[in-house]
Amino acid sequence: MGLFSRHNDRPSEQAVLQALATVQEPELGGDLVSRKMIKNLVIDGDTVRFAVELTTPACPLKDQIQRECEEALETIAGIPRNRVSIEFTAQVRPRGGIPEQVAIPGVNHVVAVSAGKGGVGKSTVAVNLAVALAREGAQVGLLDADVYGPSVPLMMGVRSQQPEAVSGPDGEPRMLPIEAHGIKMMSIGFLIDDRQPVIWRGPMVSQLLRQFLYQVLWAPLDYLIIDMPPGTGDIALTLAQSLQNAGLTGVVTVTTPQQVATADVLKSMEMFRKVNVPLLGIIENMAYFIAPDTGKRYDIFGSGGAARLAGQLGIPLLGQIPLGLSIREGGDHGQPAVLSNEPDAYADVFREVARKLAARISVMEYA
Ligand SMILES: Nc1ncnc2c1ncn2[C@@H]1O[C@H](COP(=O)(O)OP(=O)(O)OP(=O)(O)O)[C@@H](O)[C@H]1O
Repeated sequence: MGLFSRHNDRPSEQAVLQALATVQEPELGGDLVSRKMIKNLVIDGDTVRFAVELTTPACPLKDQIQRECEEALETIAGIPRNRVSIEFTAQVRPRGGIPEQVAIPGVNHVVAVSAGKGGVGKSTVAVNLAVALAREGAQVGLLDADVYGPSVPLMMGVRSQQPEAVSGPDGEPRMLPIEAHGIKMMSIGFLIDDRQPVIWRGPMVSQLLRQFLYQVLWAPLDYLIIDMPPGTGDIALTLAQSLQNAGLTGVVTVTTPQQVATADVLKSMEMFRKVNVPLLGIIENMAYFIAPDTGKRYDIFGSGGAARLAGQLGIPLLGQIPLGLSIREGGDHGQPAVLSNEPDAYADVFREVARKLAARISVMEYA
């Protein structure tokens, strides 16, 4: 049987699907048709329209998939590129694949961002990742659990806001998250006076975290990013354990090149491993500096350490973020660097890291 209907050169649905069945999902394996990723196929005269349903809107391989679909349709089904219209949609599958089993109803993935020590840029990375994922089209929340220095309100430009108490769908009291830059947020900083020193003990923090996880109207979310307190002390451990109970998808560790070889980073990873939290990857922050006048790269704090550590642990290095004035200024002014609409190397790095992280989560759920 020919690939085209007999009476005109209108392609048949079968021909289109045969061609698309030769296109592999680059990361998950299997072809697009048997993975049921082709949706809403319409043959309209000599034009073929369909959607490719991805596993995350932040898929790093959209361009590759588009190119390979167009190539297959052209070479196998004889449909020229200008007659093909592809739309990308996404359906993030909940952790474990079963919506009823996620610990926070309507929240598909909870991802912790941790660091072995303070000051490595953990909050900066958490904020930019959250905003990058939202800009890719994901529904994102950001929970600032860093009791030692809640910096999310400042970095997101919502410092003076107070969350509103409302009645939830079950009539119980709930908190409305604060919204900015397309994401929902909750922070310890919204509830305490940041000029007053607060002495937290593990049980108080885990109770507050439970309230933040279960009594904030987060849903629906694809990703809830948690900015963890740094280190491996009592509070970080208690939080890691209660997050594990809340169905944590995994943890990302932020390190700097100087920190990477220190015991703190390994201890922090070990802590998560002990409570059975998957390590999603390492992000190296302040990895290098590009001189704005000459464009020359300087590895101020050395290089290669994070890649080595990732190799030793068998987890991916999700990215290397340079030192950048706009990153620091963006943090201070509530305008995360990744929001830049201008061509911006710093924003691009954060976008790439966010896509890699989303892909890693997809691979965990779908492969
Ligand atoms: N890549 C970067 N380039 C320039 N400045 C950065 C970068 N990353 C972080 N900073 C700056 O470093 C300072 C510390 O960053 P941040 O608050 O994110 O660290 P942290 O690890 O969350 O610290 P803590 O755990 O103490 O809260 C901030 O002023 C931030 O703007």
